[in-house]
Amino acid sequence: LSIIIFCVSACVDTEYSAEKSSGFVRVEGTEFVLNGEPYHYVGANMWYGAYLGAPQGGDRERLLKELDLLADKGVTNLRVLAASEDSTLMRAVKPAIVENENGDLNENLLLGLDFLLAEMAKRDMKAVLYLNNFWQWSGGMSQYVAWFTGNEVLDPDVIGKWDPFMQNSAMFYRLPEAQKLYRKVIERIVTRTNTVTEKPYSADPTIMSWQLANEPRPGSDADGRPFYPAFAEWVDTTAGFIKALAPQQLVSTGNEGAMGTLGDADLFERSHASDNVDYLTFHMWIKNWSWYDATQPEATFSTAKARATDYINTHVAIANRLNKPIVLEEFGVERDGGKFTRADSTQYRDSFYRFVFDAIEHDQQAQGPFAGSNFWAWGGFGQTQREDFMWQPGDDFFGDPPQEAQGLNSVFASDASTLSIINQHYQALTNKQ
Ligand SMILES: O=C1NC[C@H](CO)[C@@H](O)[C@@H]1O
Repeated sequence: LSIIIFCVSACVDTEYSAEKSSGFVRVEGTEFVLNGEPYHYVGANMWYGAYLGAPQGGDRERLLKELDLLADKGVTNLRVLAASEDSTLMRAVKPAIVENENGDLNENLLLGLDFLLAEMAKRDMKAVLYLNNFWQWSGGMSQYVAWFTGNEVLDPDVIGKWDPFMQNSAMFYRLPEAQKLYRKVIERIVTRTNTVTEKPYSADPTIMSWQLANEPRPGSDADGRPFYPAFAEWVDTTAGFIKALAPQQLVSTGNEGAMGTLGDADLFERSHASDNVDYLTFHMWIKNWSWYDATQPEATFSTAKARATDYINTHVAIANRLNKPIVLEEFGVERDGGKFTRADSTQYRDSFYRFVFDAIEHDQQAQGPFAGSNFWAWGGFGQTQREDFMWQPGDDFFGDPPQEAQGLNSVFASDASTLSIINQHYQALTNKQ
């Protein structure tokens, strides 16, 4: 019997190791290392990956088509929402993974995450999974605040103001009950066993990094500075909590860089010096930050690129000082004229993607810390019939979350010029010319 048991376990291991052709991404100084080689990647944001993979209400056939096309273009890293909160926020995605303040989780959506990770593993893709959101489109920190203050949720799409919303979201870091629930949710997701692969998430090399949240900020630029210490403490202790649960995987914050840290690069650097933060993230939004105006491209694109160059250089310098890799894990720009449909051109988007990729390739040639990027965002085969282009429950998912027009920043499967630029970048990064 022991001989039979030995053979069965050996056979299973062989099958398992054969399927697990890719190891864990590790950090060595300013480099990612994968299977002993430097790891550079072009990735995408696909916040809705778990939603597409869900057995109820998902679209697994579409998900497989999306993953095949992305893999074919050399996109090997996907940044995905791994926790959303049920909320009355007008533009929050429904349903949500965290169903209530008791921390009950939506098993159907987690089965979707299982399926997504299993299919990504087959394509040697890596996942960055964020476990909360500073913004309203998935419930996020402001929903936690509503749960544990008993206050009405402060909805930016209702009050039309961002500063009070951001200050309210940032209360999350200072609410012990909210942090207790957040850690309960983190523990349940990070220690989940994938029902498809039967592999514990924390032992799955498909998951490159756990991320504290999407774009966590200390508060509003105007009034958030008094709360910076609580934010920095939260980063360090929460990242440490996750590292203890998943020591083989990386931890990152999901922060935007200086623009997501009260506009202060020094505060970004200080909050990311924690040994529990394995690599740096930054985001770059030339339109959101009013550097670029899609309705006046000739007048604004050059200065936008100059500001983007400064922003990149500032953050690469911080990565060198902290001796950590850095990833531009969100960047994007609208279609020409700020339009939303596949029929609308993408001349300036393509030019901006090429600009970003050139900066990354240049840094790679100089053995710098700029390890990769994830464009925002993959819309693929998503379709909408909404005249206002705004998502409603049951609609297709786009790269644009529900608070934004479906098509705003989405790259579609039919965007051949953009996909060609992405693929050329992949080839340059991996010398597969
Ligand atoms: O994380 C984010 N950053 C910018 C995106 C585009 O505006 C936005 O949809 C998302 O909340």
